Order: sequence, then structure tokens, then C-alpha cells
Amino acid sequence: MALFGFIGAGNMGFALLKACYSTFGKNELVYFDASAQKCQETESQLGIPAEDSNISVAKKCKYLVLAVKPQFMPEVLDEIKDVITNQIIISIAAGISIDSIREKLGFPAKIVRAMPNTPALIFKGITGISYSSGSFSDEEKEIIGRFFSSFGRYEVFDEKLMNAVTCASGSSPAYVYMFIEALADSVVDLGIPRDKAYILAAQTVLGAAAMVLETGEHPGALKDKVCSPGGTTIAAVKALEEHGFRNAIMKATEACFNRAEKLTLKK
Ligand SMILES: NC(=O)C1=CN([C@@H]2O[C@H](COP(=O)(O)OP(=O)(O)OC[C@H]3O[C@@H](n4cnc5c(N)ncnc54)[C@H](O)[C@@H]3O)[C@@H](O)[C@H]2O)C=CC1
Ligand SMILES: O=C(O)[C@@H]1CCC=N1
Repeated sequence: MALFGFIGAGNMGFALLKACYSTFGKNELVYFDASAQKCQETESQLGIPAEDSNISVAKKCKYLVLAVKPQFMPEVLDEIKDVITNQIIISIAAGISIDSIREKLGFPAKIVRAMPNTPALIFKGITGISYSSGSFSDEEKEIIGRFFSSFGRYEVFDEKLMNAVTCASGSSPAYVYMFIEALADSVVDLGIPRDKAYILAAQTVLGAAAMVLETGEHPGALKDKVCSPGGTTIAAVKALEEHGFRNAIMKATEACFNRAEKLTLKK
């Protein structure tokens, strides 16, 4: 019997498997992916052979991580529902509510709904989590906490905020990469070599993010300290405002949230 079982070893499933491997060890992990290639890749990287089915994974673990796309959740839940007894389900699927999972399973299993992000692959993720009703023991909460800490930080939210969390944790790395790409392209245009452009842009994002987290100062105050009167930065800030920079981010969040709301499992 292993502590953790994974159904799905794609982008996120593999990242979480890898972190779990480092924290809990290979004897505490079982997994299966419908793609034989994913199973082979995971075995070659972690040295753990895949199980032969989702059922086998579900039967052999206490904490069952569902890491398939939201569209595949109904078929996976149908497949495993007869072997779920006291396992705790950890779902990372965008938009899929705790109630809709319980409805598919046919009973009120203990569920943790979570929204991690891809920096989990290098143990620098941020995950929003939400506990279902049902009493989680202190030991279960401790193991769940260690699991989510194994690939970065985590924060607990009321489930009604999980689609909003998705906009700021799960999806937002994509826009940060777009920002880095655009900033790098713009300085390549000014003659900076491309490799150095990515270093300048990415290290700036890393450093600015660390300033927010480590100083506790308001992001606006930190921005003001960069903007010398009549200087270069305020000229750039003015151009960003003229082009709707902040509004573009807010519109992105609105679109992300609306999509998450639409993904909820149909009965
Ligand atoms: N990619 C991301 O940045 C994030 C993704 N998520 C969530 O994680 C989940 C997985 O997303 P990704 O890893 O990006 O997708 P992915 O497509 O990379 O991985 C999903 C894996 O599930 C496997 N799979 C499909 N049907 C299956 C079945 N019936 N049984 C077993 N395995 C099956 C696929 O072969 C694939 O390897 C999604 O629900 C997504 O909403 C959450 C946070 C961030
Ligand atoms: O784009 C998606 O639907 C998934 C969920 C959050 C990040 N990737």
C-alpha cells in the first residue's frame, strides 16, 4: 500500500509525482497514465514502473491525485468509483467542483480541490487548496500539508474562491512568460543578444517578485521607488497605461474565471 497514487502523469501530474518522490520516497508512489509513452517517460525518470490501470492505482493508495484534464474527469471517476472507500481524493482539475466529484462517485468522499502551477516542476509552485466537508484527522492534514509543500507554497481557500485562485496561480505563469518574452524581444530590437535578453527579463521578474514577498511593501510603493521624477521608468509606465496594461491583465482574469466556471462537471 502506497501513500500517494496518481492518475495522469502529464505536465502537472509528473511535476507533482517528482516532488512527491523527493519528499516521500519511491515506495510511497503508484501511478498510471492512459498514454504508454507517458508511463515509459515517468518510469525512466523516476525508476518507478507504472501500474496497469487506474483501478490498480486507486486500490493501492490512501491519497489519490487526479491529474487528468477536466474533460476526462467524468470517465475517470466512473471507472474508479467502485473501488473508492476511504481514500482521500486530491483533484487539480480546473473548474471541477467538490460537489460534482462527489456526485459522480455517489458518496461524500473526502476531497481536496487544489490549483497548483507549473513552477511546481522546480519546487517553486504556489497552490490554492480547499478542503471538502468531512473530518480530516490531524495526521491527514499534516500529510496533505507536506504534499503541497513538497512543490512550493500553498494557501487554503474557501471552495467558492477556487476558480478565482486559478486565475492567479494555475493560469498566470503563461502571462508572466508572455511578459518575459515581450520584454526580451523589445530589448533584442535595441541590440541586446537574445540569450542575455531572457536572463535580464527573467531575473528581473524573479527579483521583483521576491521584493513583494520579502519586503511586504505594497507593489505600488515598490513601483514608485523605481520611477525617478522625469526619468526613464515613468515614461515607460505612461506608455503602458496608454496601452491598457493593467486593464489587459484584469480582462485576462475575467476570461480565465469565466472559462473555469464553464468547466464544472455536468450532471
Ligand atoms: N498545466 C497546468 O499549468 C495546470 C494544469 N492543471 C490541471 O491539471 C490537470 C492536468 O493538466 P496537464 O497536466 O496540463 O494535462 P496533460 O495533458 O499534460 O496531462 C494529462 C494526462 O492525463 C492522461 N490521461 C488522459 N485520460 C486519462 C485516463 N482516462 N486515465 C489516465 N490518464 C489519462 C493523459 O495521457 C495525460 O498524460 C488538468 O485538469 C488541469 O486543469 C492545474 C494547474 C496547472
Ligand atoms: O489552462 C488550463 O485549463 C490549466 C488549468 C490552469 C492552468 N492550466
